Amino acid sequence: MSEAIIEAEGLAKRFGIGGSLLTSPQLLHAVDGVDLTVKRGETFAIVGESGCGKSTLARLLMRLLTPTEGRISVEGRDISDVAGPELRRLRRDVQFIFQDPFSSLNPRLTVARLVGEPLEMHRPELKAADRRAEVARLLSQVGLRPEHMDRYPHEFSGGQRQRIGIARALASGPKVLIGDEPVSALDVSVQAQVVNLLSDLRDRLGLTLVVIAHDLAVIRQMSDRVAVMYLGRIVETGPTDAIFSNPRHPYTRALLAAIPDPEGNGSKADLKGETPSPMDPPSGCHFRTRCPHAESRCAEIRPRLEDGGSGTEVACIRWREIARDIDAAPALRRRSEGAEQRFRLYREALDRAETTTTEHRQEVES
Ligand SMILES: Nc1ncnc2c1ncn2[C@@H]1O[C@H](COP(=O)(O)OP(=O)(O)OP(=O)(O)O)[C@@H](O)[C@H]1O
Repeated sequence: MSEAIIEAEGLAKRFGIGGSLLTSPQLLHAVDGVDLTVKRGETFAIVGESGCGKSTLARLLMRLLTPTEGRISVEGRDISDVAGPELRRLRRDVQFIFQDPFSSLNPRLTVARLVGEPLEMHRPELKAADRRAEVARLLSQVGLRPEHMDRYPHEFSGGQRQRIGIARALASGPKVLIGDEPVSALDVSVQAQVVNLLSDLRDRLGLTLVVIAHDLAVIRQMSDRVAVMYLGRIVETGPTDAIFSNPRHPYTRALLAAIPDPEGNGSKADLKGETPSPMDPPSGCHFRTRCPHAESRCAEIRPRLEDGGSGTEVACIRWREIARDIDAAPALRRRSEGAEQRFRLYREALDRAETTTTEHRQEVES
């Protein structure tokens, strides 16, 4: 097993909402006791519906937010409350790729400035000419033409802008890249190129990737391991293949079952009602109010991650009984056919785009 690069234990973030001189604020439990390990060199994905706490977790991992409780370490260094030079070192080692390549780049700066800025901060010893040369190298590393460095962001397409964002993130020589929905603002064909670029950079530069996405096809394609989040907690985690081929947690099963096939057929039957408010999460298992398998003890016991087989961990006190029921009723299993088709089509789109990326790089490097 490869070495851990990021570890989190009992991580929680609560936001105070409202409140006045006379009343205390209500607490919103955005991340609620998360344990996770990201291994060096892997692509680790965090998936879940909108509002489940993915972005908050990512921001905690790179200490853009301070945890309310718990511990985070990067390469064995506790970063839970670092500040000053230690925080600057963390910023160099762990970089962020933003979702929206249209709003995350300052439109008034040239690409040379945008990519040069982090170089100035993290490598102040570089002279201006060397900095330009380094910007050129970073641009070709992400498949952009170095001679375009004096252009402005609006002169580039969405995919190219995302590449500029990636070059900017690479400027400090990071060990970890965290992407918050790094491709969701792009068209599928462009998405595929950026997915391939990130995987390629990971292999060539020995990076570790943490990717947040709500699209399971992106996760299926990109990641080695995945953590499924629901209402601030990880409900299931493990190797991507194992989780997608044999999900244990009722929520993971429901997410997969809900993916429509190309004719638009998907099943929401496993997901009752709406997600409860993170200001008033259910007792015991957070998922129990929407779970078709819940029983009264689910309200009393907080499920902890336990061995779910095939290297996976699952937080559901009933998962063994549920798996047995599903084995006895294969029709339940067939519901994720839509997911299988969707993943296959996405894979084909990526295969087509791979050639484009390789050709593009050769063109840039020649
Ligand atoms: N700064 C904040 N102050 C108050 N509440 C916040 C803050 N940031 C996030 N939240 C709340 O925390 C919960 C988790 O939000 P978060 O953005 O982490 O979820 P997410 O899974 O990334 O969702 P999305 O995919 O929509 O971005 C949400 O209820 C959100 O409204």
